[in-house]
Amino acid sequence: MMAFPRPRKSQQPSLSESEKLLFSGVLRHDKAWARYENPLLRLSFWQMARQFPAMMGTVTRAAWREDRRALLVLLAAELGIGLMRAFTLVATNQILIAIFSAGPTTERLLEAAPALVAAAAVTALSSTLSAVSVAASGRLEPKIERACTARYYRGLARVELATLVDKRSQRALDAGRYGIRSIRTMLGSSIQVINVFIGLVAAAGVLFLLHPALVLALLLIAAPRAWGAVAVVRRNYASRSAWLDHVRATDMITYQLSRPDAGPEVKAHRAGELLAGAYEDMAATSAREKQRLAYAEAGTDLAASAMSGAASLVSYGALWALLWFGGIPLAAAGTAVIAVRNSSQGLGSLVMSMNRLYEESMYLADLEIAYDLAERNAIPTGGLPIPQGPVEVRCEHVSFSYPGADQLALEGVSLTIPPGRVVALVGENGSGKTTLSKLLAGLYLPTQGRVFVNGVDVREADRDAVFDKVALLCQDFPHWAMTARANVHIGRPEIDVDQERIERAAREADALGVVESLPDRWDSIIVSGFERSTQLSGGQWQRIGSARTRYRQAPLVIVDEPTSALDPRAEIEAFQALRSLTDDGTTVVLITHRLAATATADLIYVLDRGRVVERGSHADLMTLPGGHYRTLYELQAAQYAQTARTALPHPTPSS
Ligand SMILES: Nc1ncnc2c1ncn2[C@@H]1O[C@H](COP(=O)(O)OP(=O)(O)OP(=O)(O)O)[C@@H](O)[C@H]1O
Repeated sequence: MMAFPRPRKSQQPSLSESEKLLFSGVLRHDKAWARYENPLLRLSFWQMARQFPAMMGTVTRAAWREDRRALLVLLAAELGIGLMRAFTLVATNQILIAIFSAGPTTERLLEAAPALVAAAAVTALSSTLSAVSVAASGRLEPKIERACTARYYRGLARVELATLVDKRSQRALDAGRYGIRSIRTMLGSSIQVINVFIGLVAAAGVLFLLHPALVLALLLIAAPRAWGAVAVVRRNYASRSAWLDHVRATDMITYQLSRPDAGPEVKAHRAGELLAGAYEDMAATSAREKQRLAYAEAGTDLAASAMSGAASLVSYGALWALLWFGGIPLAAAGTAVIAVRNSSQGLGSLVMSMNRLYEESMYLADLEIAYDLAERNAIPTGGLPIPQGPVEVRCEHVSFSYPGADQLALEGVSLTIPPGRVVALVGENGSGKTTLSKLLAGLYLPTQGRVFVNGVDVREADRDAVFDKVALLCQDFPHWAMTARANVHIGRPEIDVDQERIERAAREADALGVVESLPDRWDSIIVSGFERSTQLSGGQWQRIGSARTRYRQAPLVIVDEPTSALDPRAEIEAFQALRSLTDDGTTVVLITHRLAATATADLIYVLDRGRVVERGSHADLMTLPGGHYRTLYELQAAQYAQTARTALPHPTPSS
């Protein structure tokens, strides 16, 4: 059994001073793909070879689904190329027989002519088949990639939010991303493997017909080269695995240097000097490793060449003996030398392609897992319709815990969000307001209890119909790297872009002025780093977010801290605008820590550690001495009063 290099202890990166300072150790990533850092090292070469048909199966199935004609053409072309190799050897043999036969040179050349013509024809045909193969794989590769990628993204778009926030599922879904990249590489590597394999079988077949012992000679010469190739690939792979964290940490440090948001500290606090120094420190250790690999590769190549050379010597000696004792004609020996040389080179590339194929198949397996996970946890389609009209949401004994969490985020919540009213959810950080709002929107399903939208249990409802009724403005709503127009239109993407509706929504959300001040107005990209792009302030973004919610025109509006970045005047106007939404029967759920705004809400629910502890209007809740709401309200009011007192001008001695 051949021995391949495994990572020795000394190959592990030594911890640099910078890593100790910045990360207190190795910076390990909490990523799913970390599982696959050593797949190649776990299996022997032969175990790997046995997995080859399964690896091929995955790619072939995808290719069959997408374009079976191109697949069949590709396989036929590759098979043809292999057969052409065998024919070339047979023709070469015929040429050599004719040349080495007795008689005048002209006669021998005439005798060799048909075989020469055949060899030329075979070469031409082989080139044509290669071109056909390139064209077919060029047609197939992007189709497979597109189909597999689209399936992955559609799966992600449709998966339940609860699955997406589950750390384990998130990792598995994330890992699928690397599989997409592998699909394309896998097809190329598979073709290469098939190509070389058919060529080898053809050469071995011809050699066997000439003399069975020649097949042994082929193996003897090729084996050390194959060993050398595998040894180098595995050593590099082992090194890459061992050094992956080091490389990532180095990348992370340098990435920080170019980020504009890190810029102020990088410059003013001189953090940049620390980071650049850390890079140099860490890069020095990697440079030593690269040097070690280069020396090792040179050594392995030398050893493999020496072994292959010795095997060639033995094989050519045996060939010489066969010729000497008349066991084989001279022409066959010539053909054998050509076949052996060609095949030993082919074997080297076969090993490399199989290694690559194996590595990629690991990532592809991840993609299959991600597909399966996304499809099993997809938001169901179909279900009961939601009655039209203003929206009322009712929770009955609702409890909810996040996947993998020990504690309940909501416990025994029963409440009603009446139609056409402003309802405020109030409570300290982590009390469950955001979680509750996502249950009201049908984004999470309760772990226990039931949520009804217009009398229909969300579990039985057509979830798309529930979503259709809801417009959300989340605390950390997405800032899409798109134009201002697209950032508003994405609030209702299923309709055609309606500029009038966009502008109306922007006006209502006080965002029109923001957009009109941009150099390219609605065509400005509102995330920096692009042509026509500009950077918006936090408050300006919040207005764009509000415009998006308005543009959606849904009967239930849920807004989570919609004014946290607004100036006081804009904030007052924003709350008034929310209030005016109820004029046409829109139901508004407002989450905010600004209790001055909740004072005007029709109904307030106060949450504490996942439970509703108080309910009523502002006036009702202010009558509860020591109540949660009243305490929070008084704290805020006192803060303003205190600030107002201390801000008063100090009396001067003369006054
Ligand atoms: N994705 C999540 N996975 C696990 N736990 C979560 C997740 N999101 C929130 N939680 C937990 O659920 C609880 C309620 O969080 P939630 O965000 O609903 O509070 P909140 O009242 O909106 O807080 P804040 O006022 O800070 O926005 C918290 O203990 C929080 O840690």
